[in-house]
Amino acid sequence: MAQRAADSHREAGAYLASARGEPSPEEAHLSAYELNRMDQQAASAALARQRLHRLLGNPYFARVDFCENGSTSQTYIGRSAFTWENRSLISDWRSPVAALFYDFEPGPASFATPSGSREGQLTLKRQISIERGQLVWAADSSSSVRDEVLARALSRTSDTRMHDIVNSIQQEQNVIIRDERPGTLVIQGVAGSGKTSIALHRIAYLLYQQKDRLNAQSVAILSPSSVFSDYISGVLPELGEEPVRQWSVHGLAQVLLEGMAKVQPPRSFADEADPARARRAAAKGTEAFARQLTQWLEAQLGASGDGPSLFEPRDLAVGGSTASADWLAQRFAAYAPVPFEERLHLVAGDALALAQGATFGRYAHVMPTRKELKGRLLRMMRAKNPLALYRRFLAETGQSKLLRASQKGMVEWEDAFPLLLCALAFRGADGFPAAAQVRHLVVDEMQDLTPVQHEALARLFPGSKTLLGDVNQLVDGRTGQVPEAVAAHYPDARTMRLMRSYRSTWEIAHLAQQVLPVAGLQAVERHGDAPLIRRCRDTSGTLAAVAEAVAAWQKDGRRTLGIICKSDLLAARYGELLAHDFPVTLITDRTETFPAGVAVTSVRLAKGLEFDEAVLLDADCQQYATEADRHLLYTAITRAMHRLTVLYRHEPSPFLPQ
Ligand SMILES: Nc1ncnc2c1ncn2[C@@H]1O[C@H](COP(=O)(O)OP(=O)(O)OP(=O)(O)O)[C@@H](O)[C@H]1O
Repeated sequence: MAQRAADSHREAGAYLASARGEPSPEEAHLSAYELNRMDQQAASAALARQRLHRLLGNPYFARVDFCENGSTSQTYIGRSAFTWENRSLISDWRSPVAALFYDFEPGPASFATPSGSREGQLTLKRQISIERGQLVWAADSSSSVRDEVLARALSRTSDTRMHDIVNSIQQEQNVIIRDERPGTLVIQGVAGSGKTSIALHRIAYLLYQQKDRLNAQSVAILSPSSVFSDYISGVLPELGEEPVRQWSVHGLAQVLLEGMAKVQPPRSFADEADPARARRAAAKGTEAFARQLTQWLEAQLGASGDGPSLFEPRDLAVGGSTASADWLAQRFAAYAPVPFEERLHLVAGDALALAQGATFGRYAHVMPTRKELKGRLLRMMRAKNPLALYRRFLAETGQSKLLRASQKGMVEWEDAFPLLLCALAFRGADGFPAAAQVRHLVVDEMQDLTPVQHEALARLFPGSKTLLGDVNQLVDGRTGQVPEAVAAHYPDARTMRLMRSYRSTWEIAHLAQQVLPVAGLQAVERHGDAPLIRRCRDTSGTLAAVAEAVAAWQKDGRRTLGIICKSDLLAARYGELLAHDFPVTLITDRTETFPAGVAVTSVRLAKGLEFDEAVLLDADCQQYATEADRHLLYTAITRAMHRLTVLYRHEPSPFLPQ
């Protein structure tokens, strides 16, 4: 069918090209319409073919037998459904019946259907591994088999792309994937608890369950960096879904502020050499700043007309009559709290109607357009654009020093989201088409967003949201946030927690626990080498120790090794030095693809990624000394799956075990 659709499309296209100018306009229009329709048909046939092709290699991974009122039905569960001659042979992992596999052990079980819950007995739960069309193994479920399946999945060599986990989703993860309640779901999970994997499976689940509401264009992921976006980009296609839109937080700010301001790139606090700039950034990262700004903006938008208002009208001549300043002020106040631009549009409409009513059309030839009138009203605003509004806020609250005079419309990174909140006061959420299309937003690494950023996201994306992150992995110098503080920025938010960590061996997870004890954390029982914590005398000693680790990694035939430094600057410096000895890729903010082989990067950019092995450089008492540094060290350690080397000079960081 895919081939047929492609052939007809080619023929129709060739006909249109050869008969250019000859068909009647109606025929040409119809042909173009037909071509478009064929195009869509061909695209969906190609998708179906891809799906079938994938199914052929790996058709299903589980079988469940369900006995209900004495009769037993068998269901095979796969990445997508397969029906032949009207008989369902394989059920999609997202279908209601698949919950039997994820949520139950043999015994009493139930699953939801549109006509109500079906109760019965799960008489068989079989896990099946098929690779390239060949059965590799199969086993009937017991807890030891479950652990075996998980252990196999976790002991694999890492890849430059994240993979789906459909055949080993754990029960506590399944609850989150299948939670369809509206509002915002905030997931706090310890490092390596599968948050990112779950968020992606949840997107696939919601796209499947809410087909009438959501499609790939109406779901977006906000991720910490471009390299992370690339790393996770394969999961949805593996699950048979089209990729969804992805933005980095900086990318989103740039898109939304287009035409208003340019935004400087974010800078890691670990690289900040300018204390004044660091103070400015810190002040804008507080809850107090967010509260002050949102309350001030609400007051401006809600001003009743009695108190001070941003709108300072003067009498306005409108085609032969005059709208008085008092009347304009009263109309402006009547539309509170409509955003300013729309409000001026409404007042302009009122003023025109008033003038037309008063002059009975006699002055039609000099009557201004509504747009012109709106322009004149805008000149009566004390702040005529979002940047001016932001300046005014800072001036009125005695914080003018927080805004550095912008050069060529460029604002500092920390001003981007306060500015967006001010822009929202002008335009409202509908004024940002890129955001308005999104009906479900996923925010990864939520802990890195400041309160102002959360406030802006809550307003820009009024649809449902999934936020995920780990408060212990703060890498911007702040500490001590709780997920409830994040949830408080979103109406209708609920919080869920994941306490089991899957990524790292028990030994690596244990070291992470010693660096930053997390109450209630459970590390999955998968054992490996104890982390190597090693003193190096100087830079050449460090380089030699890295070379040894790289040689061992090569010998083991693993795919990825991450060399993690505290800051971006250090990563760049070490990257240059190490490149003399072996091929390395430096990961920066501009890196678009997650590299195989040896990568050098900062903790900030390694966040969310994972490596077969990790080597931490300069984990000494100077680099990792404060509470904020402790979080950095914890984040760096938890990037390693199978082996970890920690190098330090002089004295080790006080957070490392003696
Ligand atoms: N149920 C599971 N079955 C198999 N692998 C899993 C499962 N859950 C998590 N993993 C694996 O654990 C690793 C960590 O997952 P993921 O990156 O989604 O966690 P995270 O909570 O987002 O991590 P972090 O916050 O530390 O970046 C991945 O390799 C993922 O495939």
